[in-house]
Amino acid sequence: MRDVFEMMDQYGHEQVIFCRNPQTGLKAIVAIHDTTMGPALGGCRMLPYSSTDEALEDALRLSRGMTYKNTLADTDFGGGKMVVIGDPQKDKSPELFRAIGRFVGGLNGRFYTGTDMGTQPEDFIHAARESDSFVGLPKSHGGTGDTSIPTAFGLLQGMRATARFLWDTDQLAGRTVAIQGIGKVGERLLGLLIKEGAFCIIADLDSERCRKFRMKYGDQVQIADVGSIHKEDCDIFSPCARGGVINDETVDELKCLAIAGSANNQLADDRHGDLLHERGILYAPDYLVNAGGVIQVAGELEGYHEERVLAKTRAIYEMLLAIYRRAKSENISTCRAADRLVIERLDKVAGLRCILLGDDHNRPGRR
Ligand SMILES: NC(=O)c1ccc[n+]([C@@H]2O[C@H](COP(=O)([O-])OP(=O)(O)OC[C@H]3O[C@@H](n4cnc5c(N)ncnc54)[C@H](O)[C@@H]3O)[C@@H](O)[C@H]2O)c1
Repeated sequence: MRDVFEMMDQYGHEQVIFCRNPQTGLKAIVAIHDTTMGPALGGCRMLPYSSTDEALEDALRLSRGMTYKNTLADTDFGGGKMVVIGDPQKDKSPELFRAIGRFVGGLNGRFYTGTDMGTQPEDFIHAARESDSFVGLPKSHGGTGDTSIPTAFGLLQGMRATARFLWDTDQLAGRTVAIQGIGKVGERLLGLLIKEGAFCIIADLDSERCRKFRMKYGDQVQIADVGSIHKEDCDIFSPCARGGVINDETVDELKCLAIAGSANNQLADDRHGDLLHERGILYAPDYLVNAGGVIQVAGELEGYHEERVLAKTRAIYEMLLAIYRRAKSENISTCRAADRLVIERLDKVAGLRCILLGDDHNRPGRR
């Protein structure tokens, strides 16, 4: 195992917490990356990681991504993530989530969390019995419901901005979009794109789902192989399944003009963003275009107003256009342009913190 402090320095982390409860089998890591903007906010992922190293690396990378996502999405939250080492099919129990509730509650408002891969809104009903640090609960328990709805809507705004930049139009009618993964987000995105008049190529490990959508939408949908969807000749490739899909192997095989998808950490490494730039493929930074979900759950902590959530999600369009234009004028990759914008915003807000507040403003979303 690498030295934890060295890894924290590499990614720029504030705090890493290891949580263990033998009675429930809980083994979890909370990574708090940066709280300049406010308390850390990010999902709780449960996966059967093959090692603690792998889980830690995932927690560190994902929590840094949350700082970037929350900053560009203009929420008053910093970046954090929780990973639970376990098989979501076998190792879940109400008590496990109550233990999570107690550990997260013990952070006293430094970290808020909710669903991610392997966890469901219903799991957090148990966690929320122990502390009020949880978001994205079912509507029946005070949450705002399925985050894939705003996520897909935000992604569509990103695709419109991409169309504006490349083809001088917001219309996606007649464009071909290849969607990798027709899960919660992919399915909603597909529905939105079909409505727009786009043609969609889809692939999912669950081939039955693909057949279902081909039946539903007819000739506007074509099914591709899971192993080769990224090689499809298309206008936009949309990774909506797992991260790391733009890597040494795939980057030269892409035949798209742009990439815009919901998956987190699509680039295996930042240098793959540079390679896309060299190849003239326009990349919409994942942490910006998939921010609709976090905008919704941040709204739960700030006092939920649907109109505000919609307005912030629509703003993804302008923000992405600004990033595309900056990348072009500075001749850098779009992911580096986005990262620069994040650092500038963080620096500006950090500069405000020297102004002392007269009373306790330490409530969620305000410092
Ligand atoms: N749901 C949200 O609000 C949200 C928000 C931000 C980011 N994301 C990210 O977007 C991605 C999709 O999220 P989701 O909620 O739709 O997840 P999901 O689990 O509902 O769907 C993922 C789909 O991808 C398929 N899949 C897995 N590996 C694949 C592969 N190699 N090729 C093709 N298909 C594959 C799965 O069968 C599944 O249908 C995830 O990476 C998630 O972290 C989701």
